[in-house]
Amino acid sequence: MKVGYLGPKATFTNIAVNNMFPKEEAIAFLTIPNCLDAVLEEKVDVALVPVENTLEGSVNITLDYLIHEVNLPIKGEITVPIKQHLMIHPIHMEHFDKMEVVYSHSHAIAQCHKYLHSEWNGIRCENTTSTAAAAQFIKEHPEVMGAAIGNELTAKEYGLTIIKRNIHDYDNNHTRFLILANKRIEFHSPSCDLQGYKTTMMVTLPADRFGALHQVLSAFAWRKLNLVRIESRPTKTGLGNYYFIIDLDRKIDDVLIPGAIAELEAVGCKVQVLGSYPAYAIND
Ligand SMILES: O=C(O)C(=O)Cc1ccccc1
Repeated sequence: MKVGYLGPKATFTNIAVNNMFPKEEAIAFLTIPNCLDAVLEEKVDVALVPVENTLEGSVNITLDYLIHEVNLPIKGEITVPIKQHLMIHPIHMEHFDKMEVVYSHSHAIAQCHKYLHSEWNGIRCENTTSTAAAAQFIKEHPEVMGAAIGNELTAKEYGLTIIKRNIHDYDNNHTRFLILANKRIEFHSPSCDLQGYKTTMMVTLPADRFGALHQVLSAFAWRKLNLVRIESRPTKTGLGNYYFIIDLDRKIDDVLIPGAIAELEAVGCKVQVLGSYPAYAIND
């Protein structure tokens, strides 16, 4: 099986793939949309992409691409602990305090805001397509007085020297990755534990009706269906128009969830189930 992931080699997404699909062929793509397109174009069987981080929240491009561009069911999720390190090209070790710019994925930079503010106040931050893309850039441009933020595997892969470990601002830093595919996926990973099941749905409210969101929530509440996440994203049709992405902490069944969906549709909502799937986490 071929697994597409947000690359290049040694991203956090690559770590998620190594844990979830240790025996499969991993194929790197430069962007999240490229990973998802690759499934539709049958270049890969499955894609792994980041969707949510403890410190920074949703990865909007993942949600938006799934909502607006590709119709791909969610087959699973994997949660990965995230530790961010500051790394430089080894030729700059003698004068690492002269760094002028920090490169990384926007989420990685956001996870280290407090550290950058206090230790590198005012330093220029440049976004890259991934943490490993930042490290690769630093490796290939020794003339740049720059540092990258990324994980330990990244530092090894690109031959960079870590000058400060664990620079993420809060300890409980985790990222959830979605596993998307058009076919049935088997999971048997010794390094991941099954945490439970989830059902994700996208709900569009009827236009401009008072209490509509309350009606949505009450359809779940009186059935004792537990929402573990609710996220809004613009429909892109006008200011104030949003989709709600809702995660429930259980598998889809024949009665309760279909009942809630029927109730939502009866009050004028549109509902699309994006997936009902197992949730894994890397075991500690
Ligand atoms: O850039 C990476 O390494 C990714 O896999 C995306 C990401 C960025 C920051 C935290 C978690 C995942």
